[in-house]
Amino acid sequence: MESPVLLPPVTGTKSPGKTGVLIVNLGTPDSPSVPDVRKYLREFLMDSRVIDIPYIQRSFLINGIIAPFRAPKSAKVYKQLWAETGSPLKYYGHVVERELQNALGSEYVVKLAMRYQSPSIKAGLDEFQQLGLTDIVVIPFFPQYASASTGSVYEKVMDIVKDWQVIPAIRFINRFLEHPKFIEGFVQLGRKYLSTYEYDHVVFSYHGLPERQITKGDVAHNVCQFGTCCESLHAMNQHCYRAQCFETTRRLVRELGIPEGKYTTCFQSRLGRTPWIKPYTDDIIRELGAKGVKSVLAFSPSFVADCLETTIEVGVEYKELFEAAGGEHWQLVESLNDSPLWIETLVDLVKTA
Ligand SMILES: C=CC1=C(C)c2cc3[nH]c(cc4nc(cc5[nH]c(cc1n2)c(C)c5CCC(=O)O)C(CCC(=O)O)=C4C)c(C)c3C=C
Ligand SMILES: [Fe+2]
Ligand SMILES: [Fe+2]
Repeated sequence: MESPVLLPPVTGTKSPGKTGVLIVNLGTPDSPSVPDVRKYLREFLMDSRVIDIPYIQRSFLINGIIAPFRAPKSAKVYKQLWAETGSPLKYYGHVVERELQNALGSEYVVKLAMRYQSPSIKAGLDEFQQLGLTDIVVIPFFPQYASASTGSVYEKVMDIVKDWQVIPAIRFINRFLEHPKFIEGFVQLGRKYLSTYEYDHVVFSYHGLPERQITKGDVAHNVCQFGTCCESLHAMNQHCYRAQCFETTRRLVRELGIPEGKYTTCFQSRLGRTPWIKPYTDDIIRELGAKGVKSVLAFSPSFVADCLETTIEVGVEYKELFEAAGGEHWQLVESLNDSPLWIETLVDLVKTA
């Protein structure tokens, strides 16, 4: 009698065969047209992790205000951002997808996905399923954890695979602000500017967040008071997005050798009237101008690719604000995009996941 062929037992989380790597950024409209921007904003802002108010109110806000009024304004700004290669967020996403695939080799299948719009997370996961991959690494492209960004990617992935007969072993990357190569990537980009010009001040502007979203994730209760408590990252506050941003700045200034008093951490892109995490970048810019600061180098280290929030908000709008406040020279440090150290960071994240 023929003896049965036994496969080796699956131990740990790594199953036999190739590993699927899903890299996920936030998303961007398919084009800068008003209907496409409206479609994108609707999907994005109807996410209850992004606008975390009851469904009826959220729906009223999106359909009554954002879709009719904000979408045409945003479309104009997206037209300014749009390159021949389309949205930089998606363009660099595809470049990184290719370069990461080359760096990881044939044992891995790398797919780019966007949390909102295209290419969708479902399309990427469906492809892994068709290829029979049951070992998956998901890397949300957000250096710091927030429920509205990383949390939302986790939720979407789990919502899709929950109906599969064979649920794959999935390893999620929670955050990577501590990764030395991620830090070094921004340091190298920044040095290019710091070595050729003596800036009066350096600004680290992160995407903002409503304060209540941090309070809701404050599992140790009232650890975050939105003040100096966020200036160190430790076991009790490690899920605090604001504290993670201050930690990112600390690591960057240490490597760049920027002295105390010569830099500021602040938060941009607030929406609505509820309090968002402070200090607000626009307030800081006005204060710097009033103090006679003439030149600023601006980093945007909550993003790994150029996008509306970096190129336009920091690179164009904040520059105008700084000049109106008496400043003379405002320089944005571009994002990691397809820089070799960013690809190396991703390789490390996959291999140590
Ligand atoms: C309540 C609103 C928002 C929260 C919370 C929020 C969190 C958040 N967002 C990012 C990353 C990106 N956001 C981008 C654009 C963008 N964000 C919001 C609102 C919230 N974001 C809006 C309304 C927009 C669109 C701008 C407009 O049209 O007016 C982008 C850029 C996308 C692009 O196409 O270039 C990114 C990236 C993070 C990381 C985050 C939580 C920390
Ligand atoms: Fe955002
Ligand atoms: Fe905090």
